[in-house]
Amino acid sequence: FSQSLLQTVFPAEVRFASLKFIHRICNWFSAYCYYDITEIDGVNTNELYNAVQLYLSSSASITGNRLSLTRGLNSSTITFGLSNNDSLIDTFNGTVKVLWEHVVIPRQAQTFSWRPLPEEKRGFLLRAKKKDKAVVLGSYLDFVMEKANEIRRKNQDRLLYTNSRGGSLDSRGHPWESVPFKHPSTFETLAMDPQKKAEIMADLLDFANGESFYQTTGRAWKRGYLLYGPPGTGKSSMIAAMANFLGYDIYDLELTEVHTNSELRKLLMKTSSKSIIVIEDIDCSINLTNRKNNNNNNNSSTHSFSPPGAGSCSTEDGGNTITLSGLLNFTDGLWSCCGTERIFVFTSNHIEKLDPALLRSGRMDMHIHMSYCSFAALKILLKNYLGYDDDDVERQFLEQLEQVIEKAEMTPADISEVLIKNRRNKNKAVWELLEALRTRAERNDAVKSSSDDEEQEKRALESPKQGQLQLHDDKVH
Ligand SMILES: Nc1ncnc2c1ncn2[C@@H]1O[C@H](COP(=O)(O)OP(=O)(O)OP(=O)(O)O)[C@@H](O)[C@H]1O
Ligand SMILES: [Mg+2]
Repeated sequence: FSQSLLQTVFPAEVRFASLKFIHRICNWFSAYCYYDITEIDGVNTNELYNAVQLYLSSSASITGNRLSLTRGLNSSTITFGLSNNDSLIDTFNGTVKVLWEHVVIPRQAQTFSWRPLPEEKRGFLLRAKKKDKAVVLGSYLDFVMEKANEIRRKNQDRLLYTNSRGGSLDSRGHPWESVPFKHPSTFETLAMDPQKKAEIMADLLDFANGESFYQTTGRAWKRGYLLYGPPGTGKSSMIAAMANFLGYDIYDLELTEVHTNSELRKLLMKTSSKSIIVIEDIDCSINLTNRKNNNNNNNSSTHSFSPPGAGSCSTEDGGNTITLSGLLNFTDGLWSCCGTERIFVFTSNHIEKLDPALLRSGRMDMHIHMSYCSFAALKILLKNYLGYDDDDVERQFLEQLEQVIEKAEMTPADISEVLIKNRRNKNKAVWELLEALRTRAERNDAVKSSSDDEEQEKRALESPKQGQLQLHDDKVH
């Protein structure tokens, strides 16, 4: 009865307005402000939600009684998180206290969407004191993001990204596809001159720890390496070792899949910091030698943007309008600094085919020649494959190996083959390796001497003519 009386005395509009008013007054007097961080923001996944989840999983802030444990697909560790509708208090800078609550509400009817939405609506509710509002929205949330990235890097295996889909984007608008990167190559297993190896490792460390250096010198925080040498000398293995050493992700850029300079720029913009951007076999990927010609039609090419994945723009070089200047802009133009802490690695089998513009100092900071297996590198391979240290191989064997290794010009890949084949019989492995090295050295000697002979013959053929000319000249004089 009282309810019906209330309804007749106060119509719905009045009741609604008064409720709103009371709510506003309560808000006015409340010392707190609240922020919702929902899992899905429109159609996109909210990065902040994932970051908060990871941040709350860091052991320092775990004080709640009830926690949920998860283990990601690519992750090798277990992470803790807040259970549904539980909350915990976090303190920032010693004074700012905030309360995090994980709110889970069942989703009612499945509304139409491009991709299936989860059955629950999840989100974090952040409660902070009004006086701390500025700190919470500014430095605290930045701190949360940074911490989450750190945890992600530590927990997750490295990722290897490729642009094999061409210019097309995935459901999140990313042009890169990723897979877990589990290459076992490290600097320890890499067979090369130890001194050169130490130099490269020191250079990488200087780079990774050089934030303030790059800041004070006004340089973009990036570095370029050019790895060149014959096939099978460990260029790709070196890139994997670099990624494992620094804990960086790898972006393997397939240049033949990129159609225009602007597509290249988009790809670059979507790379994260702390990553290695790799272009393998740069001399084969695109015709990069005629920079002038390319420069002339550069403008038209950047504007004639082909639809992603279509590859239909027909120019002389088979649908690719990407140019050397586009590539150079990619590596060291203004666009290259849209992220920080990035390493560019180009590999090539033929350094002589590359445009000097690509090689000039400052562009590729370090040129690393990966060459045939040296004696020092051989010792590393013997250790890797047979578990042999210096003293384990007989001295005379070592001396014989040392004599032929330079002449044999065998790549570490060739030597690895011999060692893998015989790894169950170590003595045989060393014997066979010595045999293989000797035959290769002899063959190289033979080839060399025959080419010497050819040259002599050529000279001999040319010399009588010269002699005649000389005679003739003499006569004239
Ligand atoms: N320096 C090295 N140290 C250890 N292993 C090596 C080395 N070089 C080659 N290998 C072995 O040989 C195989 C091929 O090497 P890798 O793919 O790194 O050669 P690459 O120089 O990248 O060749 P390509 O020019 O054909 O791409 C690797 O699986 C690796 O095991
Ligand atoms: Mg390679």
